[in-house]
Amino acid sequence: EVVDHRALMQEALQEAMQSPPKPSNFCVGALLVDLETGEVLSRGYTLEVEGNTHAEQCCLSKLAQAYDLPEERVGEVLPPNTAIYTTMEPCNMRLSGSLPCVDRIIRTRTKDGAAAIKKVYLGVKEPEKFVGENQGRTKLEEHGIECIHVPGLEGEILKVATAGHRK
Ligand SMILES: Nc1nc(=O)c(N)c(NC[C@H](O)[C@H](O)[C@H](O)COP(=O)(O)O)[nH]1
Ligand SMILES: [Zn+2]
Repeated sequence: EVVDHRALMQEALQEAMQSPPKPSNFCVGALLVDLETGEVLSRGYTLEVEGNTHAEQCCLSKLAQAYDLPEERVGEVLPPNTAIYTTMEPCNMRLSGSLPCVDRIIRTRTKDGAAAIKKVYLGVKEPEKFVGENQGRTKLEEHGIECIHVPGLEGEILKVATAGHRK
């Protein structure tokens, strides 16, 4: 296989480490990857883009910005076999009420209307600290988007994710 999932998840963790720790969210890192070539198309971490932004959201909006497109049209510039690697599974509900990343991923479509992001590689499930159990993976699978757990980095990912939380 062209891509090394563990190495890419490690790169996503490197992104998460750049996120400013806060008690009200998790520090997460994400990458958009062309699975045909292994090329990293975009990277992001929680709060990187101004506002109360999530890592996955930053990946999408930064790439859209590079093409002068709104985030919801970024699928038009994604290769057909794109994956998102995120250290924590995409949110399905946000206490702030902002659009969850599961919905952002699902709405990302190519020009012919197909899902642009075919796979979601995740490092850990979302801890039930802010919202109940995250049912996002079911919703993604219902939309034909495969969710795959990349094992091995759980400890480090959670340590970084909760850096801003009271011990
Ligand atoms: N996958 C993921 N990527 C992120 O970048 C991030 N911060 C979270 N965090 C999930 C958590 O459920 C929400 O951070 C809280 O529900 C608070 O919601 P806001 O973030 O303020 O909208 N999850
Ligand atoms: Zn999110």
